[in-house]
Amino acid sequence: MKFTKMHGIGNDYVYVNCFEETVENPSAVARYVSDRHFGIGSDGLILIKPSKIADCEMDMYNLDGSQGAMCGNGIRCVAKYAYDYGIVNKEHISVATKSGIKYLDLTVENGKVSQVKVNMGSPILTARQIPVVSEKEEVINEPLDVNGKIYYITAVSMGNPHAIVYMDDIDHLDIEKIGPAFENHVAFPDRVNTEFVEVIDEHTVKMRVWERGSGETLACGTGACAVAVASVLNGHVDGDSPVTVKLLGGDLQIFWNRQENLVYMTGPAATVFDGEIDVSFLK
Ligand SMILES: N[C@@H](CCC[C@H](N)C(=O)O)C(=O)O
Repeated sequence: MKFTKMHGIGNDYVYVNCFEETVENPSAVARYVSDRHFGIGSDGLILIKPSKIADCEMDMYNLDGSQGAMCGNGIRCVAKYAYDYGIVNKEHISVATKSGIKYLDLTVENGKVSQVKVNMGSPILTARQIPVVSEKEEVINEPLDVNGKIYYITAVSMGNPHAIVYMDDIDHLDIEKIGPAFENHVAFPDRVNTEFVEVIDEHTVKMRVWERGSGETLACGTGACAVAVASVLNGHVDGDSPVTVKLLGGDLQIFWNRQENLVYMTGPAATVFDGEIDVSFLK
C-alpha cells in the first residue's frame, strides 16, 4: 500500500490515495499503521477517495480503528494532498465527509501550499444531537461528575462530539488519567473528544486535547473550533474577531461568524514523507 505521512500542527495521519489504491479492512490497517513502534506511527488513517458530490472524499479512522465523522487537521492535509498530487488543479476545493461537504481555500506561495482555510460548517449545540445526556437542551457550563470530581462542561459538535472544560493550569494536568474518564463517561453515548482549556486573553486560548479513539494528540482541528465556539458562548473571548487557539503542536485561527453561523478554521498542512507498506496479511 502506497501512503503519504502528513500532519496538521503535529496531528499526524497516514494518507492513502484511493483513486489508485484499494484498502480492505481500513480499521485493522488504521490500528497497524498508527502503531509508533511496530507500524508507521500516526494518530490514525485517512483515505482520500473519489466522490460523486465533491472533488474527493475524506474517510478517517482513529488510532483504535474507530471511524471518525470529521477531522479538522486531516481535511486541511487532504486539500493539500489533492492539490500537490494532481487530484485537483485549483485552489478552491470541496471535500465530502461523513458530516457533510466542506469547502476549503488554499493559499499557494511559489507553488507551495502554505495555509488552508476551511469552512467547517455550523456548530451543533443541541444536547441530543451531539450526543450528550442532559436534562438541558444545550449544555453550556453545566456540572458533570467525573471520577468523583465536579467539572463544568460545554458540549459542542463540529460533526463529532466535544466536551470543553476550562481550568487554570493545563500544563500539569494528568490527562492520561482524566482523558479516558471523560471519553467513556455515561453522559456521552458515542464517547467524546475532550478539550482542557486555559484562557489567556480575550483573543487567545490554550488547549490540550484527549481525542476519542486516539488519546492525547498534539492538536485537534474540530476541537479547536468547538473551543472557539464554547469560549464565545461562555464570554471568555471577544466573539467579533478570530480566536487564536494554541495547541501543543502549534496555533490555529478560528472565527465563528455569528451572522452566517459558520465556523472558519485557518492553519497549515505539511507532508512528511511518502512510503510503501505491506498490509496484505491484515486481510
Ligand atoms: N484530530 C481530529 C479529530 C479526529 C476524530 C476524533 N478523534 C473523533 O473520533 O471524533 C481533528 O483534527 O479534528
